[in-house]
Amino acid sequence: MQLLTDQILTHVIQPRPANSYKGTFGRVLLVGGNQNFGGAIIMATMAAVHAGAGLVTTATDAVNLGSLHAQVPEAMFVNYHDKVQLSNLTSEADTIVIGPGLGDDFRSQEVLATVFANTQPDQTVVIDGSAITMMAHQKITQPAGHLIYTPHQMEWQRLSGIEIADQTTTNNLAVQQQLKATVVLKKHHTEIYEPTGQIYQLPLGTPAQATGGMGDTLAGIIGGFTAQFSDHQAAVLAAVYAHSAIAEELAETRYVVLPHQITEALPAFMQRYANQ
Ligand SMILES: NC(=O)C1=CN([C@@H]2O[C@H](COP(=O)(O)OP(=O)(O)OC[C@H]3O[C@@H](n4cnc5c(N)ncnc54)[C@H](O)[C@@H]3O)[C@@H](O)[C@H]2O)[C@@H](O)CC1
Ligand SMILES: Nc1ncnc2c1ncn2[C@@H]1O[C@H](COP(=O)(O)OP(=O)(O)O)[C@@H](O)[C@H]1O
Ligand SMILES: [Mg+2]
Repeated sequence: MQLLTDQILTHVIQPRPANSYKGTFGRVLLVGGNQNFGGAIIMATMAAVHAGAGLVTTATDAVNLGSLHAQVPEAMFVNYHDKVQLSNLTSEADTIVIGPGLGDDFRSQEVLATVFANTQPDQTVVIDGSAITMMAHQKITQPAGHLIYTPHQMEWQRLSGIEIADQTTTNNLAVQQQLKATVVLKKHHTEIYEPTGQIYQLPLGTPAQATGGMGDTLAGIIGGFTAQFSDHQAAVLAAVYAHSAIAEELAETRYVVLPHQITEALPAFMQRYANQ
């Protein structure tokens, strides 16, 4: 197991080429936010935009449209119950983030099925929150694409069948290797399992982060980083590192760090590493 350092940030985050436009920095589609959990997909969307994704579209329940645009007008919107539009947008994205606040009722299952039927082998698919829970409970087959699962320990228990107390690196690696996917196992000192079998550990993170929406925000940052930085595996590591490094900085003067505060600090944080 290798400990992550801030070298991952200097490796991944580069100055932007002058000759560029929004298309240079990737298209992210975020899918989630039912009638109760709209905040989750809005936080993930804000994070993807602030992480620097060139074009961001959010597929969510129509009830979330007003709040989404009030919080993050940079993002485009689609009603995720419109199967044709959802299918088209899925196949056009560079990175798809699915799960924050999606819920797990039959309508959420339909949305998941539409997205999973349309992902492409060259896309990055970040599978978070409710999407992991539905895959585990409904025994849904994995979609095409480079898959990145971002479970917390209970979600990993549901998906892997490994009880939280038994989630050792050996046990986790055995299941993750069968999935042929990256697994970001979120906890205090998050572990990242790569398809090559390499395991990384984040030596950062603070209990000030233990608040709803913190993982939704990480999913959005991973979406933004993988869409714009060409080394996708390193981009995942850099996103995980940046999320908690910013949280630690904010926690020096704050008892609790809110997800949107990390998101707001992200562009200035990235700029510090871009020229190193
Ligand atoms: N503002 C919002 O709209 C929010 C929506 N959320 C969404 O709500 C849905 C359900 O996710 P939840 O994670 O809340 O519920 P889950 O039921 O998936 O997981 C929570 C359960 O797991 C247990 N658990 C054990 N270890 C844990 C760990 N390390 N971290 C977290 N829980 C652990 C908890 O005790 C609890 O019983 C997701 O789609 C999520 O994205 C949450 O992110 C909270 C904020
Ligand atoms: N005590 C802690 N120490 C370090 N990181 C934490 C701690 N509590 C929560 N986190 C981080 O916060 C995030 C929580 O993710 P998750 O449970 O999916 O939240 P949500 O679904 O509410 O957005 C993870 O990145 C996790 O590592
Ligand atoms: Mg979560």
